[in-house]
Amino acid sequence: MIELKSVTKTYGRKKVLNNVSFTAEKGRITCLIGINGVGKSTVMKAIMNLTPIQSGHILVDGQPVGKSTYEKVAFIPDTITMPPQMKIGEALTFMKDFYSAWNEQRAEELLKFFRLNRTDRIANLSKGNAAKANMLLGLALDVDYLLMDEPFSGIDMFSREQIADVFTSHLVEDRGVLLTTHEIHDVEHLIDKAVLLDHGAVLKEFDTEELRESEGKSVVDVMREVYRG
Ligand SMILES: Nc1ncnc2c1ncn2[C@@H]1O[C@H](COP(=O)(O)OP(=O)(O)OP(=O)(O)O)[C@@H](O)[C@H]1O
Repeated sequence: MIELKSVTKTYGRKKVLNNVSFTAEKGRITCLIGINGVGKSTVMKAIMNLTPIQSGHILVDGQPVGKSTYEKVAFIPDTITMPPQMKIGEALTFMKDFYSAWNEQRAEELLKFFRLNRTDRIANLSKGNAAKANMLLGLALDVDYLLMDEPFSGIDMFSREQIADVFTSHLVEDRGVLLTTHEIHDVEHLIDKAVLLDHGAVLKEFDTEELRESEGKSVVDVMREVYRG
């Protein structure tokens, strides 16, 4: 489980995360929801220890983020970070050489799943294929938790559907996924848990299925209540 306990983060004098607490469990898809600038990416970066926090704790399977947790979590940012001149095949070789957690078999499977070509240069990929290649680089790592920043942003409907299929496949399996979105319609049918953020604070954390069963409400219904008061 990934646990955030009263996490506070400031950039200069600006408080970006204010006492943020929530959990993301293994085997479940948790979604951080909020409009642009509420702090979703900052949460991801904090979990990866890419940005320091001022107070609070972040634990992965009970361990504070650090050396012992780096092999457990992969971060898939909202844009591909490989050099644009690299071909997809070269990017895969780079990942294999660099990460002991690289799973070559899964990488091959994902290449076929997304219908990507090894010889295509990253710079020449369409937006949708760049997003798929980016996702492949993270999903092919044998880690327990995957953090995905806006995996559906700016992508056409068919590519979105293909990426969505990954979430329900054995390629995600029993891993824990924490993803962010500002567009709930893209992910509503996929997620097990929602965490609503506003101005760096958690407004509500809930199990989507539980809420549907107990109160007959969709994630959008809850968002209307919470954000519109
Ligand atoms: N390096 C930085 N220095 C100063 N302020 C920053 C920095 N990074 C982010 N911020 C500010 O922190 C706030 C939260 O940013 P963050 O990127 O986490 O939001 P977000 O919810 O992910 O937004 P988006 O949906 O646009 O990606 C914003 O007001 C942003 O301007």
